[in-house]
Amino acid sequence: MNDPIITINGLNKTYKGGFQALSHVDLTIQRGEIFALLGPNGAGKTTLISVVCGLVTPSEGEVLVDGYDNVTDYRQARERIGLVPQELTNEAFETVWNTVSFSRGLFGKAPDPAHIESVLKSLALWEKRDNRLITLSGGMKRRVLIAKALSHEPRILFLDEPTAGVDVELRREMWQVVRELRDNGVTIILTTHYIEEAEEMADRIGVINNGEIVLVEDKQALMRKLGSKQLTLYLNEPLEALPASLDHPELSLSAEGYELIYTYDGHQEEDGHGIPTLLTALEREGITFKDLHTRQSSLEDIFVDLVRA
Ligand SMILES: Nc1ncnc2c1ncn2[C@@H]1O[C@H](COP(=O)(O)OP(=O)(O)OP(=O)(O)O)[C@@H](O)[C@H]1O
Repeated sequence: MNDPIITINGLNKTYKGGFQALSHVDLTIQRGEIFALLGPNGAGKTTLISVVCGLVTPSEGEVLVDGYDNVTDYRQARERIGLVPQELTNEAFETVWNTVSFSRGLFGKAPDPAHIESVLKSLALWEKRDNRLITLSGGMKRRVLIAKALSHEPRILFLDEPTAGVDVELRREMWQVVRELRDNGVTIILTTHYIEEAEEMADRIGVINNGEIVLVEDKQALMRKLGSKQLTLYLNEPLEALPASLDHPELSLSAEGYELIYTYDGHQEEDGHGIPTLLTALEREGITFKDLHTRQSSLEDIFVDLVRA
């Protein structure tokens, strides 16, 4: 897949006062993907989104949105983007319908009640169209933010921390909404510091730390490449030490010799050190076990390793 919808080249951002929030950011977002930008607090996620959306001026670099430079062709670039901010702004007494219709008007688009209707229906807000925002639940308010961002028919949707501080049920509901949008052809870029969210949602994951993109990778490939697995064998008889034939850095003993732990990442098989080899060696040594357990390292382990580095 190589059909970029956003191309970011050499972006630097130094805020007044000298703080460098973005450093040499190069990033390409592919049409139709869900891209999760993962990073700890203060890493530069919101700054990066704000630069792409034209809300913050970069110190250096360029951003192309569907081929349009977001400075020299600002309007063309901006109208392709919907931005869902973290917080609802103060239109508490306005109705859902008016709020969403007004947002469309801000982009200079002619009114299109049929489009607003379809957006509200797709977000399960149609029944609430005449309600004032103040009367809505937290989940509905979040969906109104998405409806506003979709009111002008953007092809790209930025979601800044879409589920920060919401409960598990609502988080799942939001994920479903986002998936449906992607299925309808909208490219999604979301920022999060919830690893689970990136793991659950993303096609690709970018990790940002101290204003630098430290990794961009297909999620599955990332899990395969950096993830490791652990096999624990619960032995019938404890071992004081590993026999010479099993003395290998990937093998260790714990629980006073009752557990044999094998850490592997898929490369061992090629080197002739895989699980079948291990089991044959155990049999040869007369070591028996009563149970086993495997565990795969999660994106969380990978992420913690990356931002600690
Ligand atoms: N207007 C500003 N002036 C000066 N510094 C700023 C400004 N906006 C943000 N920063 C700093 O830039 C850094 C990155 O902030 P940013 O909001 O982009 O991070 P973030 O990754 O979105 O964090 P969070 O997850 O907490 O929202 C932070 O150290 C922040 O204090």
